[in-house]
Amino acid sequence: MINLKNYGYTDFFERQITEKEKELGLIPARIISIQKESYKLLSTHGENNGKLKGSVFYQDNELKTYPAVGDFVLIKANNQGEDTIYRVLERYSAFSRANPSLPTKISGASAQMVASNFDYVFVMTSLNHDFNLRRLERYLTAAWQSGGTPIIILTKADLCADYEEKLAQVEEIAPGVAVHAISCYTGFGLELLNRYLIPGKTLVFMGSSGIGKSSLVNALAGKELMKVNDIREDDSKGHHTTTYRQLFALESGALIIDTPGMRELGLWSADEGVSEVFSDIEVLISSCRFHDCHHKTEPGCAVKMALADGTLSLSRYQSYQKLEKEARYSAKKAALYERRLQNGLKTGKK
Ligand SMILES: Nc1nc2c(ncn2[C@@H]2O[C@H](COP(=O)(O)OP(=O)(O)OP(=O)(O)O)[C@@H](O)[C@H]2O)c(=O)[nH]1
Ligand SMILES: [Zn+2]
Repeated sequence: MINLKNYGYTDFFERQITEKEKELGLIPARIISIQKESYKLLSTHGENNGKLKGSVFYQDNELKTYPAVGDFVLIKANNQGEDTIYRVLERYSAFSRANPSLPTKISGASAQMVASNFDYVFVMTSLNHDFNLRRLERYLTAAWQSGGTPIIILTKADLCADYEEKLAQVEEIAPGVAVHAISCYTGFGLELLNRYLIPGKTLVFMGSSGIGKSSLVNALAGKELMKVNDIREDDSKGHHTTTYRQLFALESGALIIDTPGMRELGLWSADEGVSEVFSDIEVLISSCRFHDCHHKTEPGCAVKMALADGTLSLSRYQSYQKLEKEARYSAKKAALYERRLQNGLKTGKK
C-alpha cells in the first residue's frame, strides 16, 4: 500500500478533513498529472484516474478551486473505474498563471494554477545568454510570493569563464538566498544540491526555456526522465520540449513537479515578494528623515544618499520602483475585485 506521507502528505492537510467527509469515506490523494480534463491521482489505493464531482465543481464556478498538479484533494476511491474528486485541500504554496483581472488570492478557479504544495523553488538562469539580473529579481519575487523557498541555480557554469563574478552579482541582489553555480555537463556543483532532495519534499523549477531544467532533472534523477532539447548554443532559442504535466519521485524520495505552465509564469502580484527581494532598499527607506519621503528632493533621504555613494545601484533601484508599482497596481485590482465579489454575494448574485 502506498504511504501518502512519502508523497508530501502532512498534518497540515489531515487537519482539513472534516468528520463529515470522513464519514462519507473520502480519502486524500495527490494530483500527479493533468491532461485536459483528465486527472491522474495517487492515493493509498495506488495510481488511478480521477474526475471532478460535477455537482460540486460546475455549479459554483466562480469560487471553486480547481485542482492543480501537486494538490491534495479528497476523493471517493473507485476500484472499478475513475475516482471522484470532491474538493481541493488548502495549499501551503502555489504558482498560478498571470490573470490580472482575477487575482489568484480571490479566485483559484480563474487564475490557472500551475503547481502547488512545493517546498523549494529552483529559480534558474544560465550563466551564458540567459543571464539577466533584472529577470532573476522578477522570478525571485514571484518565488517568494508563492510560499516556497527560493534557491537560485546558475546553470551551464562550463560555458562561463567568469562565473564567480556573476555569482557575486547574484548574491548581491538576493540577500539570504542560497545560490549555486552548476554544470550538468561536468557535474560541477551538483552534489551541493543533494541537501534539497529530502524525502517527501517537493521541488519546482522556474526559468526560461533552454537553460537546462530538463538536464538538471535528469542529473538529479540519475537517469533520463525528461527529454533534453538540443538547441544550438549560439542562438539559445530552445523551444518547449516538455508538453505533459507531472509530479514524480526521485530515488532520494524527493518529489519534482514539472508542468508546462511553470515555464510560462509571469509576474502578476508581487506585494509580499517585493519587500523580501528588496529588503536592503526597504531598510534604506525606513531611515529616510521623512516617513513619507518620495526620494526625490527631500533632505535626509537615505535612498538618494545610497544612490550617490554607490551603495545602491541605479538599475536595482529602478527595478524596485517598477516592481513596487506593479505590486501596488495588482493589489488595487485585487481589492476592487474582492469588493465586487462581496457585493455580488450580498445581493445573491455570483
Ligand atoms: N554547456 C552546457 N550545456 C547544457 C548544460 N545543461 C544543459 N545544457 C544544454 O542546454 C540545452 C537545453 O537543455 P534542457 O535541459 O533541454 O533545457 P530546458 O530548460 O529543460 O529547456 P525546455 O525544455 O525548452 O524548457 C541542451 O542542448 C542541453 O544539452 C550544461 O550544464 N552545460
Ligand atoms: Zn527618501
